[in-house]
Amino acid sequence: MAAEIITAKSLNLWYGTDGKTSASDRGHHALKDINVNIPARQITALIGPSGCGKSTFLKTLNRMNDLVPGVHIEGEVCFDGQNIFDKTVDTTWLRKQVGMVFQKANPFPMSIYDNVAYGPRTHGIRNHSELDGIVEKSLRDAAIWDEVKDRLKKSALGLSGGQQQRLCIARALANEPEVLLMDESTSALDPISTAKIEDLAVELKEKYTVIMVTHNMQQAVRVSDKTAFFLLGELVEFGDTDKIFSMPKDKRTEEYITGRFG
Ligand SMILES: Nc1ncnc2c1ncn2[C@@H]1O[C@H](COP(=O)(O)OP(=O)(O)OP(=O)(O)O)[C@@H](O)[C@H]1O
Repeated sequence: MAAEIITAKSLNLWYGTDGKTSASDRGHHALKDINVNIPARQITALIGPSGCGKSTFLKTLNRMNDLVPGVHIEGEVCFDGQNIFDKTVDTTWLRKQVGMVFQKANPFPMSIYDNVAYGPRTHGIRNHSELDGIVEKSLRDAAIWDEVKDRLKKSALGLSGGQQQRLCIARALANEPEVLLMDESTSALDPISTAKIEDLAVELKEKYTVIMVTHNMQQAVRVSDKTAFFLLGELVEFGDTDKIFSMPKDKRTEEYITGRFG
C-alpha cells in the first residue's frame, strides 16, 4: 500500500466568520470533520456536486484559504508528517512543495521561458545554464517542450488554451513540488487538450502526487487511483476509484455517480 503524503484529521472550515468564534455563529460551515489519508504518487480525484467543498478542501492543502478574509479552520492537515497550520510552517515553502494549477490557465504576461523560470528565480537561482536546465526539464515533464522549444522567448499569451494550461503545469513543476493540486484544470479545454492533460497527469504520478477536482466523472474513472466524494461539506466516501464507481458503500455516493442528483 502506498504511503500517505497528506493526512487530514478532524478538519473543519468556516467562511464568513467575521472574527466570531462561538460555535453558533461561525458563518458557513464549508468543510465538516474531514478525515482522509491521501497516498503519495497516485492520483486522487475529488468529486461531488457544485458547492460541496471540493475546491475549499483543495485550497486548504496549500493554505490558499488563508488569503480569504473571515476563514476559520480547525483540525489538522499533515504534509509529510508536519501539521501545515503550525506557526513554524512557512507558507512560501509549503506552496513550493504543494503546487497548484487553476481552472483557467493563468500564464504571466511574459515569455514562455520567463514563466517557467519565475519560481526558481524567486527562490534565488540566477545561474543561466541552471535555469535553462530547469526550464527544459519542466517543459518536458509537462509534455509541451516539443511545441515550444523554438519559441521560448515569445509571449506565453500567444499559446493556445491547452498549451497555456500545460505551461502553467510546467511553471508549477519548476518549483520541484511533491504534490500538484489541479482545480478543474481541463474544464475550459477542448477534448484533445483535455486528453493531453489527462495523459500528462498519469505520467506525472511517477514523480508527483496529483490531487484533482473534477466535475467529469469519466475523467475521474479514466485517470484517478483514489476518489473522494464530497457532499454538503462532508467527505462521504473515499477509496479506490474502481470500487467507488462499481460498488460504492454509501447510498449517497451511488445516487451521485448514477446521476440521480448533482
Ligand atoms: N471565499 C468564500 N467566501 C464565502 N463562501 C465561500 C467562499 N468560497 C466558497 N464558499 C462557499 O463554500 C461552499 C463550498 O464551495 P467550494 O468552492 O469549495 O465548492 P466546490 O465543491 O468546489 O464547488 P464547484 O464545483 O461549484 O466549484 C459553497 O457553499 C461556497 O459558496
